[in-house]
Order: sequence, then C-alpha cells, then structure tokens
Amino acid sequence: MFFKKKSLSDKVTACLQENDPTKVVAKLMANKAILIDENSATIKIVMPFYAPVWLHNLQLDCTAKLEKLFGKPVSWKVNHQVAVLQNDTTKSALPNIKNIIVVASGKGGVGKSTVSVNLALALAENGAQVGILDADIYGPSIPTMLGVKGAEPVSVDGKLMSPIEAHGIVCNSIGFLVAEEDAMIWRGPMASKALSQVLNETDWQGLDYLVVDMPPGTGDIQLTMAQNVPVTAAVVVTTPQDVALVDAKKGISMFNKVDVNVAGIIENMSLYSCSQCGYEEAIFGTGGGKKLAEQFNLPFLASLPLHIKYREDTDQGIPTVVKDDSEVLSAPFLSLAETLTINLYRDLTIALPEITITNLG
Ligand SMILES: Nc1ncnc2c1ncn2[C@@H]1O[C@H](COP(=O)(O)OP(=O)(O)OP(=O)(O)O)[C@@H](O)[C@H]1O
Repeated sequence: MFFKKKSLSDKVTACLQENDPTKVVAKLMANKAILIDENSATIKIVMPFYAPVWLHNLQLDCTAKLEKLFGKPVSWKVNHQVAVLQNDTTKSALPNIKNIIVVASGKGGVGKSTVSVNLALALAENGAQVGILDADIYGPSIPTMLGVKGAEPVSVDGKLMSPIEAHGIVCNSIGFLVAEEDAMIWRGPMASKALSQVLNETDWQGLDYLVVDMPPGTGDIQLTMAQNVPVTAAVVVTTPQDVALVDAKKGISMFNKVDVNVAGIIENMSLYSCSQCGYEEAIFGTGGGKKLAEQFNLPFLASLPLHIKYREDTDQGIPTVVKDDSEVLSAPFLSLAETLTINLYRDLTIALPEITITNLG
C-alpha cells in the first residue's frame, strides 16, 4: 500500500491544530487566514478576531515544536482584520458596524448592563473597535456606568449623531434622547423604531463590535427589537437562581423564534466572594447556568462572581475592566470576550471575502 508522505506544511498545520483547544485553527486554515511560509519558517496570520491570550498560548505551545520541524528559528507575523460574521444571511450587516452582539436577560436585575459594559470594554481592551448601545428603555444605565450621564450626543452634519466617548469605546443610549417616563409607556413598535433610529442615525465610525444592552424580559418590545436589528449573536445573562433560569429559558426561546443565534449563557453572581476575607458562598445557588446551557446545547460562556467591586466601579462610572489593577476581577470579562469572539468566528458564516494573506508585509 502507498502512503503519501506528509509535507512540512501538513506537519506544521497538525502541530497548530493539536495545540488549539478551541478548534478554531481549522477554520482559519480553510479561510486562508493562516499561511505557512516553509522557506522563511514564518507563520503568517491575519487574525479575524482579537484573542491575545489564545494567540500567546498557541505561540508558546508551538514555537519550539515548529522550530524542530523547520530546523531553524520560527517567526510569527500577525495582523488583525476583524471578520464580518452572519447568522442570518437575509439580513445585511450595517455598513459601519461589523458585528452586533445583543446582551439579553429574561429577568431584570441579573446584571445584564454590568455584563454589557464590561464585555464591551473587554473587547476593546483585547484590541477591537467597540461601541455600546443602551437599548434598555425601562432603565438606561450605561451612561451612568460609563461616567457620561447627562452627556448629549451632537450632530456635526445635521444627519448623524456623534456617539459619546468613554474609556476607549463609544456609546449611545435611548436614555440620552428620551425622558424615562415617556419610554416607559412605549409599545413594541415604538420602542423598536426608536432603537432602529439610534442604531442607524449614530455615526459609529467603523466598529468591529457593537454591544447592545437590551431591556430585560421577553415581551413584544424585546421581540420587535431583536427582529429589527441585524444581530450577529445574542448572549443571555442569568443568575444561578431557579426564577432567573425560568426567565432565561423564555429569552432563549424568544431568540429561537426570530432565528437569532444564541451564542451562549453567562452566569452572573455565581459565587459571593467577600472582599475582606475571601470567604465564598453560593448565595443564588450553583450550576444553574451550566445546566441551562446543557439543556439547550449552548456554550456556557462565563461564570462571574458576586463581588462588591463590580457594583462600586460601575456606580462610580469606571467599570471594573478599566479600573481593576489586580486583574482578578477583570480577567473573567477578558476571557469571556475572547471566548465569545473565537466561538463566533468558528461557528458563523463569514459575510465578506476573507482578507488574503498577500496583504501582509
Ligand atoms: N457580579 C456582580 N457583583 C456585584 N454586584 C453586581 C454584579 N452584577 C451586577 N451587580 C449589581 O446589581 C445591580 C443590577 O445590575 P444591572 O443594572 O447590571 O442589572 P440589569 O440586569 O441590567 O438590570 P435591569 O433589569 O434594571 O436592566 C447593580 O447595582 C449592579 O451594580
């Protein structure tokens, strides 16, 4: 029997794949985002997402092995060009926003806004251009959490509003534009129209990701809002408590109904951690988010502790991802941002032709 001898490139590819726990290398190879230059022993990557820890680990685990294969020192050339991803190919992406990530919860008060704002900042910290849209008409809290409450978006050209800048991301909020009492009495189509208006009439200036903080619940308003935004993916935030989980299930069903891809479950307030002594207690129970993810066959994206700093930092307008020097409390968000963007690239369709490696210097 004749066996074809493995080429050097095949061996290098196998090495990269074996050291990639996320299984995203196969898609990167298929899309020609990774090129192996055998002559110069160079691995060229045009990263379609920002994942500094993943990339660092890949390089750490592979470099020595690759040097053995090549028989000389290996160099890595890395560029970034975030891909436009699509779940529903009938809805075209907005021209200046590559991907829209909707953050939803079945129940109010589970930490949806806290997660939205820290997730947006973590995506930016990892390297992406990020915006956040506060669509929570019942209680827009993003301006407070970003320390820009009272700011008013202005229009330079009389057509588009300039978003407000804060901590390296841009934001706009329904709360900047309408009085809370007015928004409270809106019905589905009105809320949806307002959301579309803020979304389409803001000069987002070319974002890799727009994070949308949705109103809590799964009623008409949320449904029409979800239908009117070209959503790349939704994430559902829950606490481990039974009552929250029941409502989170309704949230997943709502997105399924309108064919919005649910990228996974985030469990917030998982474990209380005392800032004084480090004592830990599962105040809202344990494991509920994971079970929910298993039940719906969805990724379990993160488990975030209940910690006083998360509340204090957002109350002060400097969310933990920006403020936390120790990195213990920001780490779960940075990791969430990486996991989410890797999963989205791996699991969704790429809407625009992949940038080919020839563009790399
Ligand atoms: N992991 C956490 N640890 C400590 N406090 C938290 C945590 N997550 C959220 N909080 C606090 O809980 C409260 C509710 O959080 P948040 O406003 O983010 O929830 P929400 O789901 O967006 O609420 P709403 O239903 O009003 O939109 C806030 O005071 C917030 O600071």
